Amino acid sequence: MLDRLAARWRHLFKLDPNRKLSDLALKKICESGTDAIIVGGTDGVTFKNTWELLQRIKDYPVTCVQEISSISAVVPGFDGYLIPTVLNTDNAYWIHGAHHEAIKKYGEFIPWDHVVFEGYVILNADSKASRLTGCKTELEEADVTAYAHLAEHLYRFPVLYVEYSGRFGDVELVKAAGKVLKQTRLFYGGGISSEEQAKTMAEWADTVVVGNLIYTNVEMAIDTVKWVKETKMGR
Ligand SMILES: CC(C)=CCC/C(C)=C/CC/C(C)=C/CC/C(C)=C/CC/C(C)=C/CC/C(C)=C/CC/C(C)=C/COP(=O)(O)OP(=O)(O)O
Ligand SMILES: O=P(O)(O)OC[C@@H](O)CO
Ligand SMILES: [Mg+2]
Repeated sequence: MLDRLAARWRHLFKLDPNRKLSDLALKKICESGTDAIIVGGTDGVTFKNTWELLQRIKDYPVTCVQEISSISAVVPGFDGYLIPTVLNTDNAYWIHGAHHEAIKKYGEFIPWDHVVFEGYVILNADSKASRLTGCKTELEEADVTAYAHLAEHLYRFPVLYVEYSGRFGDVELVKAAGKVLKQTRLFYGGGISSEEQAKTMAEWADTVVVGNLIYTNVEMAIDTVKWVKETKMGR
């Protein structure tokens, strides 16, 4: 069951199939001691570039999951599948419309034991994911904690993902979301590019996701694994 595995994840790397990464950098990422690698992104993700990246990662024993953002880029062979659903949008397509379409298409082929749903709250208005899905990003602490309750009690999602893709987020909002969650795990992702930032978010989020830094400073990206893992949770 993927949700049991995900319950132990502390650090994740997110690799974008639409970006170039050398074999050496990929080796370092796969052998870094991260708990798993997510393959996904918002734009330019295709069956071909996702499949090719999976083949390269498969040379290593690290767990590798696909975060599905496009119905046409679902690739068999991953250890599991993360399915985002956006909570802070009014556009039903990104809440469950795309999901309905995908379930109609893949039906009995869906390996449900290897699927984990993630309730996303996207807070960087400039990110591609926010622009695509029409997110309402001007949120107060009470809005974010209400979404956290929705994720846990209405939807019973195993994961709430506070997403700042591309920029470092507001720790007070992350802390507030974490404090109300009991069963649902809190993922944080966005803009981590220093030891202090990694440790700050690792104190309040169960799982910290590092993406862009892989492409700008792979050595520092590797260091985030130890920075996150040596940080004690503050809640
Ligand atoms: C055959 C086989 C193996 C079948 C299994 C397939 C399977 C598991 C099907 C399950 C059915 C299902 C429910 C599928 C979901 C379909 C789907 C397309 C859902 C919509 C997902 C969604 C809300 C996408 C919107 C964008 C988003 C939230 C993406 C998440 C990733 C993300 C935020 C990336 C980084 O952001 P970005 O802004 O792109 O950052 P960069 O600028 O750095 O790129
Ligand atoms: O790329 P960055 O900004 O590190 O964000 C990581 C991840 O949350 C993106 O979906
Ligand atoms: Mg992208």
